[in-house]
This record gives sequence, structure tokens and C-alpha cells, in this order.
Amino acid sequence: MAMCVASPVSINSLSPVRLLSSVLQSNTKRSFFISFKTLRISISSSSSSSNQRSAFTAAASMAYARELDVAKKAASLAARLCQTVQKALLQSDVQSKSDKSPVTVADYGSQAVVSLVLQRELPFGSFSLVAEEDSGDLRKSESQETLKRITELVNDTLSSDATYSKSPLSEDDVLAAIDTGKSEGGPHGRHWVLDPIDGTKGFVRGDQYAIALALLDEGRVVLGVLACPNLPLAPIGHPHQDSVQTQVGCLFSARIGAGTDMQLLHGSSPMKVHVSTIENPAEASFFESFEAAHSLHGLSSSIAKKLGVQAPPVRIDSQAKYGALARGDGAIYLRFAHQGYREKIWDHAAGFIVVTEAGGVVADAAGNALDFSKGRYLDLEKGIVVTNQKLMPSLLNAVRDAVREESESASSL
Ligand SMILES: Nc1ncnc2c1ncn2[C@@H]1O[C@H](COP(=O)(O)O)[C@@H](OP(=O)(O)O)[C@H]1O
Ligand SMILES: [Mg+2]
Repeated sequence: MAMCVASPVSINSLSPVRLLSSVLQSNTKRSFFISFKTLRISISSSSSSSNQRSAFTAAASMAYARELDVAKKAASLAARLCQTVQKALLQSDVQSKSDKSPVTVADYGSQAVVSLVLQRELPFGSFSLVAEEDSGDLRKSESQETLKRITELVNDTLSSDATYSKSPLSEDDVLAAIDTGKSEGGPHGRHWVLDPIDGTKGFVRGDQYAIALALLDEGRVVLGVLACPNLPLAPIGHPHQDSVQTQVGCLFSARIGAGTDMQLLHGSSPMKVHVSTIENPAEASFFESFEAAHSLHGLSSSIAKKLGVQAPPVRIDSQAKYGALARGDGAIYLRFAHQGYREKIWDHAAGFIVVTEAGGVVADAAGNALDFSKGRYLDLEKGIVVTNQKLMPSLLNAVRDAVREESESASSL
């Protein structure tokens, strides 16, 4: 470990991610050694007092800890609201199931709850939220009943938490909370990134969906939470594995340098999770979207075949796939959207850090890291692939060959 004289880094004037980046950039010449994975910092310079050293270590190891706690609370409350709506939806008759309004109510309600909890619990500094919904349609006169229902649900959900005052929010408060989600994000400052219901198709079917919340700081994802109300605690995607574990509803949370935790959505202590260590593709199973319209199932199948994967695909909705992969249920997630579709940051930011902090790798089809600093969209080289470090090189080779074959056969038509 190279050590030399410390150069000044002001802890107070930098956000944790800038502080760590600035130290890492100067790491070869200066006195700090940082393992980004563990955020353990040692300082050898005799000029640094032990007080400074321990303050620095404490600041770095606790970076974003408060924000993560609040994010977990926000996503859990939003999940409670979504569960209420999904339960009513699944009990309703066929006619109202084809009506889109329950999804609308849950989507807006979830976004309002998350925005309100973040703002109430983290009142200092500016607030920026990049989120899927805005209130444009809700402000139309024909949406009055829907807005009333959303406002009731938001008030019921917040008042279920003892720390919130019982004074009810008005419809205007709820509209304003939804509209905080209009931020464009970008490479500077802090931005929360929210998908209030990821996997709306799964939500309507009664299958998987997730409330996905992440925080960007200076363009990097520094924490993420995935609330997956319908994800079993027992592993999924292992057809021959019987489990006595029947509990459902998982909360994944990850913070930069601190690993990934999973706990029951409505209670239980967090436990660390890790991606699968499988190195032999023949033993791996892979996830993809349930919806063929969201991902090219044919291309995934050709990639899996080239790689030597034998198991059939496990198809589930939403970023629950990232959560399941982070705890080792499957080893690979393949997502190749149809031509022209632009991936949004809220569909991947939380899942990205949940997987990377569990030891996995998330890349585009060319092996590039995903860049969340470009605004509301990801700029991608065709597709997103997720797996463990060992399998990634051979997976990228299989992707390259399958994509080339696909374009050759398209051009020969
Ligand atoms: N044509 C398309 N191609 C790829 N993704 C799409 C798509 N249409 C919608 N999506 C995205 O796919 C997400 C669901 O992911 P998955 O396919 O993994 O379940 C949707 O999130 P929402 O449900 O929040 O709209 C939506 O953002
Ligand atoms: Mg989504």
C-alpha cells in the first residue's frame, strides 16, 4: 500500500461521492488509501491527527446511511399503498380489471408518498426527484374522482406511520408532491430517482412489481432500494427446489461501499446477500422480462444457447429481477429492448446498485458501464446484461456473436 504525505481534502465541502472520487483520483501520490468496496480508509501520514483520521473514517463509512434509512421507509410506505390497491384490484370483477384506473391511482399515490416522505425526513438542502409520473392528466376535470381517491390513499398511508402528524393533506398538496418528480437529473448534485410502480403489467396481473428508489450524487448511483411486495423470501427460478419458507414481500437496500441487504418488506432484520458464484454457464439460469414487448426473447434465447445455459428462462416483471439476482436466485439477467426504445434511468438505477453492491456486474451489450448522469434516459449500446464477475466475459462474447448473427440474418432478408 503506497503511503506518502497527506494533501488537504475538505470533508465538509464535498459530498461523500466527490470526496471519495477526489481521493481516488489522487490515490497514487497521496496519503489516503481507500478501498471503495469497504470504504475502509487508512492514513499513514504523521501530520494527520488520529481525531481527523477517525472523523474521516466515520464520515465515509456512514455516507448516505441516513438517506438510505429514509429511502427504505419511503419505499415501504409506498408499497403498503400499492398492496392495498392491488388487493382491491384482484378482488374486483373482470370489467374493472380491464380499467386502467387502479394502476393510475397506485402509480400516482406511490410517487406522492415517496416524495412527501423524502422531503419531510430530509428537509435540508434542495430536493430533486426524477420520477415517472407527472400530474398533468390528474388536473383535468374528468380526473376529479381519481384525485380524491389518491389523496385518501396517501393520507391513510402516511397516517399509518406514527411519526407523521394526523393533519390531512389536501388534493393540491398531493398534486404538488407528484410534480416534484419532473427533475431532469444530470451529472451534478443530488437527484432521487423513482419508479413508483415498476412492472405495471405485473401489478395488474397480480404478479411481480417493485417500488424502485435510488439516489444519484454527482452522476453516480450511491444508494438504492427495491420494495418487491410479491417476491417470495424463498429463492425463485429453481424449479426443483422445495422450500418451507412461504413468506412473501422483500425489501432490498444497498449503499455504496456497504453491500446489499435484504429483509422482509414489513419487518425482520436485514441480512447481507450476494450474487451467485456460478462459473459454469451450464449450471446458470437466466432472468428476462415477462413481457415479450419489453425484451427480445429470441435474442436472449440465442445468447443463452451460445453460452451453454441449459435451464429455460425465468420470466418475471420489474426490477424484482435485479433483487432476485442480487441474492443469487439466478446468475444472469438479459434485457434487449426492441429497436428504438430508450431505457429510462428509473427502470435500472436502484436495481443497478442492489446488484453491484452484492458483487455483480451490470453493463450494456458492449460491456460498458451504465451512465446514469445523462438525464432521464440511459444512452446504451444495445441492451443490458447483468451477471457475476466470473461469467461476464463469456456472456459478453456470447452477446456479441448473437447480435452479429441477428444483424447478418436481418440484412440478408
Ligand atoms: N417497449 C418497451 N421496451 C422495453 N421496456 C419497456 C417497453 N415498454 C415499457 N418498458 C419498460 O419496462 C418496464 C417494466 O420492466 P420489465 O419488462 O422488466 O417488467 C416498464 O416499467 P413500468 O411498468 O414502470 O412502466 C417500462 O418502463
Ligand atoms: Mg418501470
